[in-house]
Amino acid sequence: MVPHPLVSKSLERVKTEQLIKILGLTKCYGQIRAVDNLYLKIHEGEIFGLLGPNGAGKTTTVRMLTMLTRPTSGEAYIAGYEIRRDLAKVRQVIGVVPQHFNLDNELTAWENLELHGRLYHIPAPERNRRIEELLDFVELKARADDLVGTFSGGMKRRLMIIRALLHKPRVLFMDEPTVGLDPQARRKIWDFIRRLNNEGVTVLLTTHYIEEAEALCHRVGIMDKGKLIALGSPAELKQKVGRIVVETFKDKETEYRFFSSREEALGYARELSGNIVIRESNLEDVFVELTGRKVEAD
Ligand SMILES: Nc1ncnc2c1ncn2[C@@H]1O[C@H](COP(=O)(O)OP(=O)(O)OP(=O)(O)O)[C@@H](O)[C@H]1O
Repeated sequence: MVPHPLVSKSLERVKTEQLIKILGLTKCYGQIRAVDNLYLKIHEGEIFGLLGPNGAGKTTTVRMLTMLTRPTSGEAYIAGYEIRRDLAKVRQVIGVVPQHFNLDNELTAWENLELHGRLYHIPAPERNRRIEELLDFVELKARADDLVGTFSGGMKRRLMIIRALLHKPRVLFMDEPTVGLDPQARRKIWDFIRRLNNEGVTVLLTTHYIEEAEALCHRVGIMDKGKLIALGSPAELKQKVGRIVVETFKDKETEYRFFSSREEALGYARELSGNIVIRESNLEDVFVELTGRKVEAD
């Protein structure tokens, strides 16, 4: 089989079962335990989503794994390298797409990528070939020589993604990859994430969009107040609370009842009167059931 240009050589060679191992990772800011004794294993080839409301500890987790902030305690391994000891090795196997825009507006798309390629000491011929390939991958080839300052939000996001892929990382960290984008641009980013995952890149993303976690992620870890409160595929998590929800609106409040089958839900709803909705459950329901609060604030 001809390897796809996005797949790194190391990926072809070995398939590590668990690409990321997080063992008791904790980060304190004064009295705040931003991440509190997190244990988590992420398999090679997964799209894994950390889901939770603002302040849950998702960004801090990614910042620790990408060595932007030091853990207060605990350990984490990426492709067998420890994040506090093997910095250079970890840097080679990870790609990072931060939440906030950090491209240079005064440079062209090509120049932004070239700068990054130089920082990673990618030799010029390979660098040029790869930049071209990646611009093509995210449909930005025609805009290669335009200043990034003229790009839309979605185009900038796409450029940030391929910049992070330039050195062929095995795992891509994306902090809120579609925050602030319109629905169309968001869906386009989802397609690129799926495509690069199909080519073998493992993805760890954070999101507070329920829909994003459900649409994209093979497994989801739900975080709240620094702790992992649920873990599984979206289908497994929904199954746990009950696949079907009956919503009844009474006394100015909506009451939710969960059932494992539509028949059971219908049986229950038949006895009710008034404004009733029967629908499939979603990850928001899982979160509300576990915490009594909502994930999405905006
Ligand atoms: N540099 C910092 N100094 C002090 N407190 C911080 C710092 N970074 C994060 N925190 C606190 O740690 C907690 C977790 O924040 P974090 O940004 O990781 O959450 P999050 O789930 O990523 O939310 P968001 O989507 O808003 O980024 C919050 O209470 C936050 O205020």
